[in-house]
Amino acid sequence: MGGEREEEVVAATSPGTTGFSSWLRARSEPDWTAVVEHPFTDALLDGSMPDEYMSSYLVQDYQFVDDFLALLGAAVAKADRYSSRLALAGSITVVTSEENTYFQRAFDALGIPESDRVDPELDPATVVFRDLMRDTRDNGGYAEVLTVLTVAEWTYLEWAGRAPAKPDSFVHAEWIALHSNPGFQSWVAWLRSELDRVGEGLDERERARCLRLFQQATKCELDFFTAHWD
Ligand SMILES: Cc1ncc(C[n+]2csc(CCO)c2C)c(N)n1
Repeated sequence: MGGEREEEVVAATSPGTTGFSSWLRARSEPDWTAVVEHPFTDALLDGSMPDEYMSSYLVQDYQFVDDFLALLGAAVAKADRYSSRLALAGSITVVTSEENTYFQRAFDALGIPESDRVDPELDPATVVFRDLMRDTRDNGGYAEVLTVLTVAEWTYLEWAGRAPAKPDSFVHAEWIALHSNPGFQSWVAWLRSELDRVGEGLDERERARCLRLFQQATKCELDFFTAHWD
C-alpha cells in the first residue's frame, strides 16, 4: 500500500513526454506554440501591456472563469475514484479564493465598472470557449472534461513560466505569479498525469474525440488572446 502511494505521487509530479497528454499536445501544433508564445503574453511578461488591453481581457476572463469553475465541478462528479475527486476539489479552492480576490483587486485598480464585472457584453471568442466548456460539462465523460481542463491550465503554466520577468504593476505581476507558482505547477502535473492514466483506458474512438477537443480548446485559447491584442 505504502509503496503504491509513493509511486502515485512520483507519477503526479513528473508526467513525462510519452503519455496521452504529450500525444495530444504534439498533435495540436502549431496552435499550441502560438498560444504559449502569443504577443499578448510577451507584453504581459515584459510589462508593456497597455491597461486598456488588460482590462478588456480580464473582464472577459472573469466570465470564462465562471464556466471553468462549473467544469471543475463536473470533473469532481465524473471522476472515477475518490483520490481524484479530492485532488479536483482542492483546486476549486484556488479559483474561489486567491484567483477571485485577484480579479476584484485588479478590477478596482483598473477602474472597471460594476456592470462589466457582473454582466459584460461577451466577445465572440469568449462565447465559443464558454460553449465548448458547457457542452463538455453537460455531455462529456471524465476524459473529455479532463482534456479541456488540461488545455486551459497547461497553456497558462507554459506561457507564465517562460520568462523570469517581473513587471512592476501588481495587475500584471500577480497574474503571472498565479500561473507559475509551485502549487500551480503541481496542479498541472497532476492534471496531466490524470489524463495520461485515464487515456490508457480509452479506445481509439474515444482518444480521437479527446484529440478533437484538445485541438478545439487550444484554438479557443489562441482566439481568446488574439481578441485582446489585434
Ligand atoms: C482563457 C483562459 N484560459 C485559461 C485560464 C487559466 N485558468 C482558468 S481558471 C484558473 C485558476 C484555476 O487553477 C486558471 C489558471 C484562464 N484564466 N483564462
